[in-house]
Amino acid sequence: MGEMTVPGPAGTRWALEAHGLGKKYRRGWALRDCSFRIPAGRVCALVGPNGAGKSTLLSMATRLTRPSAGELRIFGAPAGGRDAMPRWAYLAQDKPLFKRFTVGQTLRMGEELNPGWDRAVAERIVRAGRIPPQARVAELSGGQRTRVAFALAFGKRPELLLLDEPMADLDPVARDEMGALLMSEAAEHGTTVLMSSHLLGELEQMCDFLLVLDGGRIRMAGETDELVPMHTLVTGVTTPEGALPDALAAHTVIETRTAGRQFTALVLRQGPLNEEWQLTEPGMEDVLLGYLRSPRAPALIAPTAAPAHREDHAA
Ligand SMILES: Nc1ncnc2c1ncn2[C@@H]1O[C@H](COP(=O)(O)OP(=O)(O)OP(=O)(O)O)[C@@H](O)[C@H]1O
Repeated sequence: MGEMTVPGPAGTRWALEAHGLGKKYRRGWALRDCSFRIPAGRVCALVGPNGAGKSTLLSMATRLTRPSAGELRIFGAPAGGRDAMPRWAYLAQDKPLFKRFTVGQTLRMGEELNPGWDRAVAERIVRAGRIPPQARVAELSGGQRTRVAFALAFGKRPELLLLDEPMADLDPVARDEMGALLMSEAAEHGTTVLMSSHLLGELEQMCDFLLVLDGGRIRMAGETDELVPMHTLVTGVTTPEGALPDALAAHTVIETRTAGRQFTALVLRQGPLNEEWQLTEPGMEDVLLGYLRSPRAPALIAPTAAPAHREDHAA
């Protein structure tokens, strides 16, 4: 499916495009043969278990890590190149800030380093958290520090914002606030966001595009609205021997559970479903969990996320 050559909707710009992208460390491949694309303006969830390759992908976008194979492009320009550089901002997991700087000095540094700096946006984000500009970064709480890091990232006015577990160290209220801030800033400026997280419920509220990695490979990619409705949660009765009914084999069964004579299955539909079964529409979290719990289920790459062949790409 990764070889599909379905053209994107007319006028679509691709914020991120990977062709055969791979990264090999001494112990083996952290990311292997990844081909996908993310249209501009989406808020994309980057999901996968520990060690799946999420941080490796983000660090290749920022050229902190060089690919061992394939290529990665940001708005058509090679990642790490001069053309791509001003277009993205990266918020690393540990949100590195100079601890001895005040908040005001931190924002001034952002202004000096970035020609397209949007002072109003950066100051608004800090002000909304009631963080005094004269406070030192070292004195801030984790949530306040994250807010300042967000202000730095948004002040750059990036077209692509890369976030590595941005909410991990925040309390629930601060997470909620940061999520709302992220959504409103991204919507206002049409920013594309690629955000890694393990908080599936939160991603469900924020994201309209999915990129799922496992074992360094792509498990799922595409629009949430395209991928999730392809699935159904089926509940029914097993055979007297406790086996799943044969009719289920007409579909791609992602995950099954049985309790007594009852089974529940997450299926990728391949046609009409048996009307004797109880059918429920799954949410994004149900689908993600189903795939993550079933590493053998086939990868699902929706047409929007399947990159064009290199010839098309070069054209
Ligand atoms: N600098 C490195 N040197 C060697 N191996 C590395 C390095 N960075 C990552 N790896 C390995 O690459 C694989 C992918 O790691 P990565 O950090 O990208 O995963 P992740 O999906 O971000 O995980 P997590 O959810 O735990 O943050 C892991 O097996 C990891 O051990």
